[in-house]
Amino acid sequence: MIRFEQVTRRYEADGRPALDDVTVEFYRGDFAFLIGASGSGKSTLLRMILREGLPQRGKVTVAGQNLGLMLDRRVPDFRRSIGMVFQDFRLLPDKTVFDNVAFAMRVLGTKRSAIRKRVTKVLEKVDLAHLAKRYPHEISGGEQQRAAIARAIVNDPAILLADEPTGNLDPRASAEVMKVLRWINASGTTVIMATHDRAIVDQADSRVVQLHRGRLVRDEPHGFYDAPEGSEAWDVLAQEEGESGLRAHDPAPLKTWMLPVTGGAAGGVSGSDSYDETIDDEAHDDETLHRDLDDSSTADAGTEGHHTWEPDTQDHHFVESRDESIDHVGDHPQDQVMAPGEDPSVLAYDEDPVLRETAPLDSTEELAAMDLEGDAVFDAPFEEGSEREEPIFDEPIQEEPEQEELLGDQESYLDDDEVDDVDDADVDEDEHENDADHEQTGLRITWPDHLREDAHSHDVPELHSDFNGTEMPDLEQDGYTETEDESAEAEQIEFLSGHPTDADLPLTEPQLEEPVAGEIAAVSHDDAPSAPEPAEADRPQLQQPASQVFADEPLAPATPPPARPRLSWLAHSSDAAPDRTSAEPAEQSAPSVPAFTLDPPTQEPFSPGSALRDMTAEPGNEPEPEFEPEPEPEVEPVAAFEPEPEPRPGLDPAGDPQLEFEPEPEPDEPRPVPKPMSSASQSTYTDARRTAEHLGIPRSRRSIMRRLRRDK
Ligand SMILES: Nc1ncnc2c1ncn2[C@@H]1O[C@H](COP(=O)(O)OP(=O)(O)OP(=O)(O)O)[C@@H](O)[C@H]1O
Repeated sequence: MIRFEQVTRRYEADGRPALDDVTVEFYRGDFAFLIGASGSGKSTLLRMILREGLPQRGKVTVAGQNLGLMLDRRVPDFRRSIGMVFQDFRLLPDKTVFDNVAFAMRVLGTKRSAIRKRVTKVLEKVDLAHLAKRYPHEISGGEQQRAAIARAIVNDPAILLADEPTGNLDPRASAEVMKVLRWINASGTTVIMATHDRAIVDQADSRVVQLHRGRLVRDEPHGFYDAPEGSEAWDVLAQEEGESGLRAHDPAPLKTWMLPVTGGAAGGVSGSDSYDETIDDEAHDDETLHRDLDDSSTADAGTEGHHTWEPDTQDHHFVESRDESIDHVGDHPQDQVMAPGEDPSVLAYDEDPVLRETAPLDSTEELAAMDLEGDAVFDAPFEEGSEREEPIFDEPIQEEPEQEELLGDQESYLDDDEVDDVDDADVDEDEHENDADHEQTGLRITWPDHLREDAHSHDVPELHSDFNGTEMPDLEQDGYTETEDESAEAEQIEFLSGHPTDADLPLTEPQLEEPVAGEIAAVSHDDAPSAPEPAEADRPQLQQPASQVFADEPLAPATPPPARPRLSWLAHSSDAAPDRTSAEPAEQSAPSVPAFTLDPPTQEPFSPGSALRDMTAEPGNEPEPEFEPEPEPEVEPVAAFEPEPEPRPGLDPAGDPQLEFEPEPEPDEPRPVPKPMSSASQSTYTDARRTAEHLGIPRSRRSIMRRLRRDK
């Protein structure tokens, strides 16, 4: 499904490759961990799957598509079949959980009722339905990450990439996120997760792919965080630990997958499909563990705050100093229910008001009372045929009043259905575009068909009003272009993405001198998968996601994990230094660099923005400025704003002297400089565009603005 063939990727022509001759394949239905020290190339690999950056050498193929040969305009469509989750969540801060998840669908122009239905369902799946109306800052980190996952899967992607999704989370939140990722994978989605979390890897019994300095040093179908002793990966881990001064296998962040009984959305319902069965099984296991732990919670409450603990010595990697005064896990028979490596803090869960507060809602009884079965639980709360569909929540989500109504705008004359029709028109447009794309690329996007079914044509009135009632510039008519606000947006985009986006980096051109290797002949679509469409009846929602289109590819062999003892690096390191001869001894012997220095840095620290600027500043690569920037007005008094423009209704609130208004140009005069967006609009727009890019949504600026107006 995803194939890297001898891929080398450099960010800088003379720098060390971020990926160095990597050959690896991920199969449909895989759950693979990507591990390796910081800077080993994990994020680069994930981003290359999204076609964010092309290899200088080698070939990346996803679903039969050679990404090096993919046309830029196909990329958004392609990315829509891939969900992405980041360590820092990247939710839109001024939107509720519901709206964050719904945003992708809104930008795509999905019918409002379909959005409500689908988002509600997905939020139920991640146990967040009860927090749908909260803003990101009003929920915990784990909940934010689950919201981000909900957003990533709302379009039912075939592949989910997760870049250290538990990196900012405590053990309990990590466990919840892992559980969600697990059953997303159980539903057929390929999941590739970059992580540093050894406990999560050790407990997962999943595939482990390890990178070191851009090279692939291990690929085990069922591995632990630690590589088999004596292997190359063992050596490099030892080396990494030596270089960083940290133990890559520090036991401190050991986390647990153990969860309290929450009876999540599907947990209390008798599902017949494997998806819900998976949850049932897990819920049952959790229940067993939880019951046992309840008994021991009092005894172990005293361990709170003590991190010096020694788990089961038989199967553990580390032997920490043992404080006999502490009530250790493993001292009591009932503790034996814990799997090795689990965090004893869970014992105090029921006593901890904060943890209890952040626990997922227990909706088991509520759902059981509905007497529902399987997936029907998600459809039932909507009364089919009723005039307006209401969501499942106890407190129904209050529709914010349509701003257009307040504005007396064209759309205010439309009732709800008509507004939906307006949305549908765009769906229709997109469908045609996408259909055309699919024919050419052989790709099939994963947008669920049931969300498109009512689409039909309709004339779309052009609206030119802001959500606040102020006039919005018609960006395209005004000559507003992508390059115009480049500098204004760059920082926000970099902040949100952590790296330059495809909008900023040339995707089809190799960024360095080395040419893209591989075929550069005419684009062939023959190797694209035939993508047989399963019958609608055979496609239960979410349980059988659109990744079925790759059904012709074999699933990864489900062989049981090989029995082998787990590595005990610390124990070994105390005995003898590991053999590092195979791992670049020259760098090993380099003198250690002090953490801080008063000397001015000789090199600018890396920043994606500066890298981008550097790249674009290369000879022959300078961007063509589309506009001559207007000279800054002198800091002179009043005269700066002469002539005084006529205040326009809605734009000049009480003649606020701090606001600057451009004079209206003469009607027949060409406009040399388009009207700038207000900073608020700019920020909202940038957030929206960023999200749209993440979600692979091909949308024009005007279209996004229209959605935003309607969304408000
Ligand atoms: N946009 C970029 N421009 C230049 N160099 C980059 C860029 N992104 C990453 N690198 C470099 O590429 C190498 C691999 O980085 P990458 O982010 O893939 O590592 P990683 O394994 O994901 O690290 P971490 O665990 O810290 O996220 C590093 O040396 C990094 O400095």
